[in-house]
Amino acid sequence: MNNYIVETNQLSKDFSGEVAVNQLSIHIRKNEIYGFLGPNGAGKSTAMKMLLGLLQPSHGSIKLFGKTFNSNQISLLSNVGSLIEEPSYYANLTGYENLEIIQKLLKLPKRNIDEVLKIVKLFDQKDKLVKNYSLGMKQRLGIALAIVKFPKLLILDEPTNGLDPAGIQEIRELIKSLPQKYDMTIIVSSHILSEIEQMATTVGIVNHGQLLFEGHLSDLEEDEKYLFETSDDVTAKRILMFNGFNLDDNKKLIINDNNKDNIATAIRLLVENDVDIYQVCMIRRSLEDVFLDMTGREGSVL
Ligand SMILES: Nc1ncnc2c1ncn2[C@@H]1O[C@H](COP(=O)(O)OP(=O)(O)OP(=O)(O)O)[C@@H](O)[C@H]1O
Repeated sequence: MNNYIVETNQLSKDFSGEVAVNQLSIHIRKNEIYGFLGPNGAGKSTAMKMLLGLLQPSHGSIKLFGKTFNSNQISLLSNVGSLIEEPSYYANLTGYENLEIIQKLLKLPKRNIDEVLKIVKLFDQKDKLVKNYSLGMKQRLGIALAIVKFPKLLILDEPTNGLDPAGIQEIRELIKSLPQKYDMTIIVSSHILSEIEQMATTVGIVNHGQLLFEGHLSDLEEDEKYLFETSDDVTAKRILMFNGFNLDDNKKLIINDNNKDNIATAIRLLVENDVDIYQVCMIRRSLEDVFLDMTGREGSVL
């Protein structure tokens, strides 16, 4: 039996016939930080809203904590915290008072307020009015509001959007500290590969509503290849192919092999056949290139 905290099966959503999420099947294990990665408009927010019961799926199903989630199963959401788009708070109240409203509403222990204020590093600013908070502090308060009930599943939609590099790092470190310390599973969306790379244990890459990849980012990293520049690439390719080398389907001469002995053999073969070698260099597509080739280069920010 699997122990997925979130599992969707062919989850789909269309708005007046326009598909926003297309047969999405994702699998999120306990205590993972699952990075939901994709360019703007890929369908991340729509998928997250369906996980929270804020949008009704057009097709497909959702399981939360191993149980089918639908409109009759709203009780499952008592274990889910979320921050979707802008955090909602009362600007004319203090950080503490904002948290107190939720604490009273959900009948949580009062000590949770101080605890989350310390987790998000707002304890010293708890008596300041939220309208006087910086953007980063407001975002941290948004996370505090999402975790004040210490949910088992936390859903964060682009939590670092609009923050400066220091603010981004603070939120990232905060998110990374939660699963082990507080037994949480986290889904965090972003359109920025490097951010997800530094935070997530597993990623789901989406574009045009479809899941293109699910797994570890390291699985997307490519092996090295060797680019040759010779006096006669056509003859060189013929010789190498005849001798069983795996060449890239490319105008340039690229050997798809990262074994140094094999590359030495290729060099010897070409020299023995009177092909001059001007240059041999190792090449590898970066993770950014792999991601951009998957999702399309327009509109992406890395
Ligand atoms: N309520 C809605 N009505 C109509 N179309 C919508 C609605 N919500 C989202 N969409 C469309 O669904 C698609 C996916 O949008 P969504 O916000 O889920 O993407 P996203 O990956 O979260 O991107 P972003 O980071 O820009 O929010 C987009 O084409 C968007 O215009």
